[in-house]
Formats: sequence, structure tokens, C-alpha cells
Amino acid sequence: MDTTFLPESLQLLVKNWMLWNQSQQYSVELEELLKNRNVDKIKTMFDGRLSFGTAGLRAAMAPGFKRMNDLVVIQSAQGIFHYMHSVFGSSLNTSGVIVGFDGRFNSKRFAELTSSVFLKHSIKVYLINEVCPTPFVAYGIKQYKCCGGIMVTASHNPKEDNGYKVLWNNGAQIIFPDDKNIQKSIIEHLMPEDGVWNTEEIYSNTLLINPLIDLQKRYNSFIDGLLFPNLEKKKTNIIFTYTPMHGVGYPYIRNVFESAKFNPVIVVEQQKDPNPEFPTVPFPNPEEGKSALKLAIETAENNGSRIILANDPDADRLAVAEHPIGSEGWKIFTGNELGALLGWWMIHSYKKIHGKTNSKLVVLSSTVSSAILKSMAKLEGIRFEETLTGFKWMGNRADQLAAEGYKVIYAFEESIGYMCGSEVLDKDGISAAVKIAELAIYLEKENSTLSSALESIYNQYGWHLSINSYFICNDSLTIKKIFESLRRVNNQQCNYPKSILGGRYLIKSVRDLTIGYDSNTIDNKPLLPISKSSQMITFTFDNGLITTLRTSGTEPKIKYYAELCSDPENSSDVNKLKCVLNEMVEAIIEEFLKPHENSLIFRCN
Ligand SMILES: O=P([O-])(O)O[C@H]1O[C@H](COP(=O)(O)O)[C@@H](O)[C@H](O)[C@H]1O
Ligand SMILES: [Mg+2]
Repeated sequence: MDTTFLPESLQLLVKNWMLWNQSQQYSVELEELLKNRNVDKIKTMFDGRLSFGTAGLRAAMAPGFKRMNDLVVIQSAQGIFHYMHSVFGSSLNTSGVIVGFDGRFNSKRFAELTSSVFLKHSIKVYLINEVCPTPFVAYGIKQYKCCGGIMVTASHNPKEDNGYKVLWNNGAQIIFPDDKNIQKSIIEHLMPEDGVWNTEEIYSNTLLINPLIDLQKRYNSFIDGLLFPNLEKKKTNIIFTYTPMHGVGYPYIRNVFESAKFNPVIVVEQQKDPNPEFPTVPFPNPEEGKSALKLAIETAENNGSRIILANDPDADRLAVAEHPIGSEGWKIFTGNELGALLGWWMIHSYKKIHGKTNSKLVVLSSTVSSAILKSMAKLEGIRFEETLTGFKWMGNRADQLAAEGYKVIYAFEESIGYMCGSEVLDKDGISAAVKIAELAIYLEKENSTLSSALESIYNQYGWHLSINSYFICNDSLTIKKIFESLRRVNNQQCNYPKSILGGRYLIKSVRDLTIGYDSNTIDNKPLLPISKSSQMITFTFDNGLITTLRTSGTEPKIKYYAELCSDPENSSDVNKLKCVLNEMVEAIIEEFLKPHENSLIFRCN
């Protein structure tokens, strides 16, 4: 193949990739690109390497070192193996690793290649040999005392993408310094080792174990321990409709509901089996609301069901919709609202089982999530902590807190991610579905619903109104320009905006986690870790509104989050609060992000 038209450094990268790659599919794609002499595209695919973002490695499946493909998977697995070996030594052989995969194109193949790399080094591999939820890998690490785990998934991303979540021996996703050390180790082990391409051999290797049946049993007993005592779950008029969104969830939900003695769910027939084409949804992301839940709503209405449970395709997130009796339509709970409901229920369940709360209990949420959990914790005498975005932060913090003698009973993030208990140190859409179904049944017995329980929670702990959304932006220069225009650096000093709407709402403080500045701390250093490779600025206004603008670590998006809270004692004027929130969010978008000027792509629903 002719590569001479490429700049020399890029030529070398493409040649190396061709030399090491043995996958027919990706060579054909590369040939096509070379034939078309698409230098810019080739540069974006080859120049650099995939790095660990909010949830591991994630990219489109295509040739190149910056894309997901067989070679990049082998290189990543080799990097992980060698780093793990340097940390755990020979105990890695016996403790081993656990590997899972979702139902996307190539996921199984990537999991087999990963297993092959470890088996070549005589490391025990627990390969979950059916598509499985991401939380099963997190749970399995702790159960089998593995040195780590890998889940091949791109969760809710478009069908062209795939990804690689890497978890450490504590059962949480990797963070600094392990992510940086693995990245370094990958670069030191780029050449595929002998025999790793031959995935057929893995199935005759005695070090390969399929733990699924045993793992499922153990997981069911974990769920048993989470259940609210003495709640008769079969005696209910509630029928739950469930969709796994063409992903992995259905057999697992069916199994867990049966073992926890719920009535079976009604499943959305068209979406019940894994399908990498995600044919019935524009985006396989239950966070998208109505557009993603259309078929679930139809199924529910045809079956007299008034509650929908939806997992994202790797079943680590949960969306819920309710059609309260007598109301006009469906209420799709936001991630924050569901966070409040589950938080309240986890605390309430704890009190029911143990009599009362204590100061060693902790709840966690990410810094872009609603402060409702913080407000609840304060009134309930429980410790609260916030972390950066993504469960890798909450999982690891929960682990540290456990080592300090605390008990983390719940963690959540606004992007419909929930961790009930701390046996799974990651978000888990299956246990969250069980807990929310249980709450709905409990409330039914009290003549209440999820929607009215939410209202009571806000009346008790203060109203917390939030608006979160995003713009799509595929151009990194535009993103840079937007955030630079917010910093307006002059003489090495940042000049962040001081107000919006011509001074109507004043900004009280600014935290910039990209450059490591916080106007609120004595030394101006933020309390949370900084990340130079992603953008994230938080503004706090003098009326209490907190807004964060950040770039996604999993998709080409600029996300914005805003919340305005009322005092628990003074929550009467909710409508006024809503108007102020809407007005401010509109102004923040127009003045800070300038979507038209910057050609940002609006969300489609
Ligand atoms: O895109 P980002 O960086 O905002 O990240 C998004 O996706 C992450 C991974 O979710 P999943 O594991 O289901 O893909 C979430 O942890 C995060 O809260 C969410 O904002
Ligand atoms: Mg997911």
C-alpha cells in the first residue's frame, strides 16, 4: 500500500500499525483510506493513542492507534498485564483477572483477545462467557479476589463505538496513578506477543474459567442482603415494564427479580435481546428520555403497566418512568430525581434494618450531581462527600472510606448512575432496578407513588431544581476557544465572567478544574483533583445557582449542569425558582457557550 503521500512521522505510524495488525477487517478499511489519500482523517486515527477518560478507553471501531480495534486491544491488554505483574508479582497467576463483554460488534472478540494475552502468561482468567452487565465484573473482582478486571463495552455510545473499562483489585475502575502507569506500560509493550492472535486456543486452556453461574448465585445473595425486610413484593398491582435497550440486561433482571421474589417484568419485546445495531432507538441511551423510551411506553400502555425500568446497554445505569394514577402522562425521572428517591430509600432501608443511622455512614455523589443527597445527609446525620464525574472516582473513594472504617451505603451521579450498598464499587443498573421496584411497591402500600414521594422528599429537604444537557461539538479547536473565552487570560491572569444578563445575576465564585483554580479556597487550589486534559469550570452565583460546563470524557459533547435550591424551611415558591433557573440557564448557554456563533449541534429532543 502506498503511504508515501503521508508526512514522514505519520507514515511510520501507519507502517507500524500495518506490520502488527492481523485483522482483515481493519486492513481493508485502512486500504480504502490510503487509496482516498485522506491525510487529515488518517492523522486523527493514527497520531496519538487512546487514553483513559471518564470510563476507560472509548472510541469508534476502526484502524489506527486512536481507535478501538484488535491491535489496540492486544496492546492495551499487554500493557495492563505487564503493569499488573509489576505490582502483584506471582500472585497475579493465581488471583487472575475477570473479563466481561457486552453485545456490541466485536465485544466478544476483544474479550477473547484480552483473555488470550493473559493466558499466554499463565494467568488465570475468569471469562464471563455470555454478554453481561458491567457491574458483574466489578462484583466478580471482589468475590474471586482477582487482581483486576476488564469489561469490553461502550455502554450507550453509538453503535460504531466500543470501549474498554479497566478495574483494579479493589473492584473499582482505575484512576491515577494506575491509569497513567498502564498507559506507559502499553507504550512499552506495543508489539503483539507470540500466539496472542490465536483466540481459538483459549477455550482449551485449563486456566480459563467461566464463572457466570456461580457469580449469578453470589450476586443474588448480595441482592438479598439489600432488600427491605418483610415487604411482600408479589402482592402488588404494579406491573413493571422493562427494557435493556438492546443490551445485556434482560436475563439478569429476570433472574434477580425471580430470586428476590418479585413478579416477573413485562419486557419490551423488540429490545429484549442484545442487538449491536440498536435498531429501534436513535441513541441507545435511556438518558435521552422520551425518544429512547418510546417502545417501552407503548409496551407499558398495552399491558396496564405504570412503571418503566430501563437499563442502558451495559446495564450499569437505570432510567425510570412512572404514569401516576389520574395524571395525564408519563413522568420520566431525571437522574437527579431518581438519585434523590433511591438515596432516601437506601437511608430509610438502613434505618429500618439497623434502627438508626450513625456518623460512620457515608453517601457520595459526583460534583455535577444534585446537592439533594448532601441536604439529606445533613439532616440525617450522615457524612456526605463529593467526587469528580464518573464512578471511577466514587468507587475508589468508597473503597478508601471503607478502609478508614466508614460504611458507604449509597452513591449516585446525575447521569442515571447508582450504587446501592458497597459490594459493587461501580454503578449498577440491576441492583438499582431492584431497589426502585421495591420502593414503588412499598409506596403503593402507603397509598403513594414515586412522583409523590419525590415531592415529599423536596418538601422535607428543600427543593433542588436542576437542568442538565449538552451540545455536540466535534471540533476540539472550537471547544478550546469556548473555554479560553471564559478564562480570558491576560498577563497570565484569568478574567472569568462576573455576571450574566448584564449584571442581573452576579457570579460569587469560580472553580476551574482544568487549570487548578478555586476562588473559594484560601490558597486558591481546588479540593478536587485537576485534569489538564479535559475542560471543566464551575460558577456559583450569589443567588445560589451552581453551574458547571465540561467536556465529556466518553463522547464529543460539551455538557452543562445547573442547579438552584431552596431552603428546607422556605420552599414555598417553587414556580418562581423554576423561572429563575430557566432564565439563568438560557443566559449561560447564550453568553458562555454561544451555540450559534460556535456552530454547536443542539440535542435532538
Ligand atoms: O461522557 P462523560 O464524561 O460525561 O461521562 C458520562 O458517562 C460516564 C460513563 O457512563 P457509562 O459507564 O454508562 O458509559 C458516566 O460515569 C458519567 O457520569 C457521564 O457523565
Ligand atoms: Mg453504561
